Amino acid sequence: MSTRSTHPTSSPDPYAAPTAVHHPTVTHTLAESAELTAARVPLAAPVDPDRTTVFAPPDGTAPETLRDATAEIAAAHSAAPSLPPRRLSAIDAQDVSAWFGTHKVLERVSLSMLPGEVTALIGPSGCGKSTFLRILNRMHELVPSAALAGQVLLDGDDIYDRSKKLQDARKDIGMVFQKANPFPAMSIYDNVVAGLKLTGRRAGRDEKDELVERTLTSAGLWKEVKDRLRQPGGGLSGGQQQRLCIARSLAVRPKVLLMDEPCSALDPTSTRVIEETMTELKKEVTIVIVTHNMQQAQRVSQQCAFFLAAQGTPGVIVEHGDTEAMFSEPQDERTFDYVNGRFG
Ligand SMILES: Nc1ncnc2c1ncn2[C@@H]1O[C@H](COP(=O)(O)OP(=O)(O)OP(=O)(O)O)[C@@H](O)[C@H]1O
Repeated sequence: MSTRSTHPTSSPDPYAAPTAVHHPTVTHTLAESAELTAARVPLAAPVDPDRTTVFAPPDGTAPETLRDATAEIAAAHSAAPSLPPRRLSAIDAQDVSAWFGTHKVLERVSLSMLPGEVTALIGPSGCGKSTFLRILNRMHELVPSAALAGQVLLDGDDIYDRSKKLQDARKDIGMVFQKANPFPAMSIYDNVVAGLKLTGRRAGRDEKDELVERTLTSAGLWKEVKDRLRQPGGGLSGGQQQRLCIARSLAVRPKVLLMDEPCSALDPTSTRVIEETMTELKKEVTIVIVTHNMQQAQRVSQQCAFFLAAQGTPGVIVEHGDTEAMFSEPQDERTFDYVNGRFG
C-alpha cells in the first residue's frame, strides 16, 4: 500500500476506520433505501436492437438507421490503415481513497477494468466518479489540495510509482472530457497531429497523413471530414468536435481511454454515433466511461460499477460486475433503485 501527496492533517491515517465495501458484501445503509425499495418498479426496458433512430446527416451521406451506422463504422475501421496488433491493457485500482483538503471523497475503492472492454462508472452526482476517473491518469494531483492513497496499476505497473513519469501516464491513459475541447482555430488535421506533438515525437508527412486518417477513422469521423482536413476544428458540429477530440487522444496510441460524460452535451444522434464508435474502439483500447445515462451504460459497456456516497460519507463502490447482470439482477437493493431511476 502506498500513500500519495499530503494527507489531510485531521486524518493522518487514511485507513483508521475503513468502512468501504466492495461487491457483493454490503455494510453501508442509505437513509432512503427502505423507503425507495418499498415500491419497486419494473426493470429498465431492454435496449431494442432494432431501434431505428434517424440520423441527421451533415453531408447527406450518413445512413438512416443506427444499424446502418454500426455497419458503416465497422466497415470504415476495417478499411482504414492498420497498426500491428498489440496486447490490450488492463487497469486496476486498488484501495484508492481520495481527498480534497480534509474532505474525503473516495473510500478504498477497488476496481479492475478489463482489457478490451468498456467499463461504465455510474452513480448519483457527487459520489466521486469523475474524481476516480481523474485518478486513473494522474489528473487528480493537478488540484493543489488533492491527496490520494492506494494504487493504480496499468498492466501490473503502478502509475504512481516514483520511477514513473507523469507524462507516460498521460500518454498511456488518454482522456476525453464532457465538453469537446479541440483547438478551434487549428485545422482538423493539425488538431489530430497536436496529440502527437504533446508527446514530443516528430513524424514525417507520410506518417502524419496515415495517423490522421487512421485516428479519424477510429473516431468515426474520417468520412465526414476527409475533404476538409485543412478547415478549422472549431467549424465542426459539437458531436464532430467530440469525435475530433477522441481522434486527438488516439494519436498517441493510448492503452486506456477515459471518457467523462462524453455525450452529455450532445444531441441523441451524435450520442449514438459516439456510442457506435466506442463499440469499435474497444477492440484497440480499454475504455472507462462516466455516464449518467443508464441506457447508454447498458448499450456501450460490458462492465459496470455503481458508486454511491451516503450523506456525509465518501464514495464507495456498492456493486460492480457484468453490465447485463447489474441491470437485470442487481445484488444490492440500492443498485436496483438507482438503475431503475428511484433516486439520483
Ligand atoms: N476540485 C475540487 N475541489 C474540491 N472538491 C472537489 C473538487 N472536485 C470535486 N470535488 C468534490 O468531490 C466530490 C466528488 O466529486 P466528483 O465530481 O468526483 O463526483 P461525480 O460523481 O463525478 O459527480 P457528477 O456526477 O456530478 O459529475 C464532491 O463532493 C465534489 O464537490
